[in-house]
Amino acid sequence: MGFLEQFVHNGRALLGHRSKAILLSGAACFGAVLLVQRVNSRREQKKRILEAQRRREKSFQVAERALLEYKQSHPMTNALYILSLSLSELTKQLQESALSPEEVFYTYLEKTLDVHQKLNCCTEIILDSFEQLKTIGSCKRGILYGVPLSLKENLLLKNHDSSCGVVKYLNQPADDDCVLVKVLKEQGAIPFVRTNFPQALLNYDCSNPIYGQTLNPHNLQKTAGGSSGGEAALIGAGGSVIGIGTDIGGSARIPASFCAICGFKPTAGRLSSKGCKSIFRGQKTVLSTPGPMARDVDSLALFMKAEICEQMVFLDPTTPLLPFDEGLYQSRNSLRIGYFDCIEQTPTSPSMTRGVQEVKALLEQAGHTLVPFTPVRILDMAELMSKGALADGGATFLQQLEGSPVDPVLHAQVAMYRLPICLRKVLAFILKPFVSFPSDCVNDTIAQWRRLNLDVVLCPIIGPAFNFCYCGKLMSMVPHSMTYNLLNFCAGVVPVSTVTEEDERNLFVLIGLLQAITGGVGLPVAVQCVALPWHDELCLRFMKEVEELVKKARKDEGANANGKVYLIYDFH
Ligand SMILES: CCCCCCCC/C=C\CCCCCCCC(=O)NCC(=O)O
Repeated sequence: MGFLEQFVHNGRALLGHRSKAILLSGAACFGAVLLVQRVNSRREQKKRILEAQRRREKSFQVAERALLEYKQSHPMTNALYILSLSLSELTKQLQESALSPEEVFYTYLEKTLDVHQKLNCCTEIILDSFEQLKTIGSCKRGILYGVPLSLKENLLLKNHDSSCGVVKYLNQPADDDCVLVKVLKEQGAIPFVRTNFPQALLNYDCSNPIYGQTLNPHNLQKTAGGSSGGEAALIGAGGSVIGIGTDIGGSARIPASFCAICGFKPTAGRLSSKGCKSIFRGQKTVLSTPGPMARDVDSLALFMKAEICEQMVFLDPTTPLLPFDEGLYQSRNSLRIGYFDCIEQTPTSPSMTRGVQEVKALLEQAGHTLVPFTPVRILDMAELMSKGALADGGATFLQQLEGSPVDPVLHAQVAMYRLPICLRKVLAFILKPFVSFPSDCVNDTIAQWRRLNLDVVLCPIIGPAFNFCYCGKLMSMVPHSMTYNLLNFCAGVVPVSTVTEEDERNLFVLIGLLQAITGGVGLPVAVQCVALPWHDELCLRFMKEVEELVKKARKDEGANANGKVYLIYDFH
C-alpha cells in the first residue's frame, strides 16, 4: 500500500470510528434526555395527582369540621325523615318552612360523607356551598329552594378543575359555572358535592388514576357503572336526592341501571350543554347531553321543569324556547307501545330480557297496547356510532391521555385504538359484508315508528352491574344505549326487578358476558323507555307509569307472597 492509500485508509478508519462514536454518544445523550424527561413528567404527574387527592381530602376534612360544629348546636333529629323524602316532598317542606335549608343541607352532607367512605364516589365537597347556604333565603321562590344537589365532575364550576380524569386538565380552574348550574342556583338549589367518572369519560365503568374506582352500593365487588357512576352510586346509596350526569353513549342510563336509580337522557339540545366538559370537541353525529339522575321519575321531571326556563334560553340561546309540558307529563291516557327484549348481534343478559317481558305484561294488564318493534339493524348503525364518537379512530383520545397514567378500565379500549391502521383496514374488510349502510337510520326508525303508530318504545338497558374492568371489553353492548344518542331520541331508565337464580343459570350460554356479570343474583335490573326527539315529557310520563306499575306489582306480590320480587329497593 502506497503512502497516499495508507493515508486515506487510516483516515477512513479513524473517521468511521469517530462517526460511530459520535453517533453512539449522540444516541445515548438523546436516550438519556428522553429518560430524564419521562422520569420528570412521571414525577410531575404524580405530584399533580397527589395535589388533587390532597385537595379532595382537605375538602372532606373542612366539611367534616363544619358538620361537627353544626351538630353541636343542632341535634339533627330529623335526619332519617329528611333522607326518606322524595324531591317533590322535600321541596314542598322547604318552601313551607317545615324544614330549614340548613338541616336538609347538613343531613345530606353527613350521609354523603358516610356513603363516600364506603363507595369512593365523590371527587370533592364543594366548599362554596357553605357560603351559598348563608344567603339561600333570597332564592325562596325558586323551584328547588334549599335542595342540595350533586354534580358530575365534568360540569364546569367556577374556580374548580374539571379534570375528566386526565392529568393535564388538573390545575385549570374554570372561569365560570356551566349554564345548568347557574340556572339551578337561581332556582335555589345548592350544589354541594362533585362525583366520580371513568378516565376520559368514554367508558361505562367508573375509575380513573386520580380518584380511583367507585363501587356499587348494592355489591362492593361490582362497578357503579359509568360514566356518571359517582352520581349513581351516591344517589343509589341515599347521599343525594338529585344529581346531574352527562350521556353520549348511555352514561346517565347505564350507571342508573347498575345502581337501581332512574336516569334520563333528554333530547340533545333540550338542556344546555354549555360548560359540560368532554375530552373531545365538536362531536356532531353522536350527541352528548347532560341529564338528571334521581331515585324516582318525579324528581327527574321536577329537575327538567326547574332547568327549562327563560334564564337557560337567555344564557344559552342554542336551547329551544320549549317550556316543560306539565300536562303531558301528568296525562294518563293509554299508550301504543313498541317493544323488543333483545337486539341482534348485541349481547343481552337474561335479566335484561326478563325485565322487558315482565314490564310488558304489566303494561298490557294496565290497558296499554304493546306492539313488537324491530329496531334498525344495529350493525348498520355501529359504524356511525363508532365514527361519530371516535371520528379519528381514537387518535384524540390517545393524545389526551398522553402524560396521564392509563387506568386499567381503559386498557382494552386503548389497545384497540392503538391497533395499526393496516390491521384495522383488514378488520374493516372482513366485517364489510355484514354491514349495509341504511340511507338514513333516523328517518328509517321514525318511519317504522309511524307505520306502527307508536307513542313510545320499551326496550332493555345494559345490566346487571359488571365486575370491575369488563365494561371496556364489552363495547359491543353499548348499542343498547348509544343508539338513542345517535338517533337523538330521548330515553330514560327505571329499575324494575332484581337478578334471579334462574337469570344467573341462563347466563352460561353467553360466553362473552358470563365473566362480566357472573355473581349478580339480587342486583338491580332496569328497563329503558324511549320517545321521539323533543318528546321528553312523554318519555318521562311513560317512565313514571312503568315505575308506578312495578311498585304496585311489588306490593301486590308482597301481599300474595308468591316468591317473585320485582323490586327490593325501597326509595321512600
Ligand atoms: C355490534 C358492535 C357495535 C359496537 C359499536 C360501539 C361503538 C363504540 C364507540 C365508542 C365507545 C363509546 C363508549 C360510550 C360509553 C358511555 C360513556 C358516555 O356516555 N360518556 C359520555 C359522558 O360521560 O359525557
